[in-house]
Amino acid sequence: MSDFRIGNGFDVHKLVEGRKLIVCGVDIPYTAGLLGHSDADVALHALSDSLLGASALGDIGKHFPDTDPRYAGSDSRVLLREVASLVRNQGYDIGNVDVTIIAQRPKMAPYIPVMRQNIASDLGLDVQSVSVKATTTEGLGFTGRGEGIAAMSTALIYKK
Ligand SMILES: Nc1ccn([C@@H]2O[C@H](COP(=O)(O)O)[C@@H](O)[C@H]2O)c(=O)n1
Ligand SMILES: C[C@@]1(CO)OP(=O)(O)OP(=O)(O)OC[C@H]1O
Repeated sequence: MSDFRIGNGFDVHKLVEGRKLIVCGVDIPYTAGLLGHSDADVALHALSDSLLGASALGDIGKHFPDTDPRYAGSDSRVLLREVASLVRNQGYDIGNVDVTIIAQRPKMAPYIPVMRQNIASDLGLDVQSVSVKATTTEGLGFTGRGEGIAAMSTALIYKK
């Protein structure tokens, strides 16, 4: 019997003019980008937190504090790879991950294949084990008004 564990992650970043919009490592052309200490890749932050949650290792704010200048402007794919190492150092393998991006605009669908490839590469997974989805909130709430983007993630890890 394997030791299976699951974790969830959630993150929100504000959309502002003059910043790049980076989601799952993809630089998406848009009129605004996400604000943060790092590249503000909201989806990779939710994913990282789900992996850390599954292994009860805290969250990315604990491992990469936003008060630490070393992480200013950091590439969230680098942080995700560090998170994967932390999980594997606890003796776990990563099973599958499922990420949902909550954004009224822009349309994420054209970028989803590359997003899945990026995550699969960073986590050392087959792309079939990586799901990325997007949804609007039908114009409702802060995401619906285009004030920010949210993301949530579930991750499964296991010990053989
Ligand atoms: N930012 C987004 C939001 C949604 N999509 C895709 O559009 C479909 C319809 O979205 P609803 O919120 O109306 O269900 C959804 O299934 C997504 O595939 C998107 O690409 N980018
Ligand atoms: C990623 C980190 C890195 O300093 O900074 P932010 O871009 O501010 O992102 P957040 O989701 O607030 O998580 C905290 C930090 O770990």
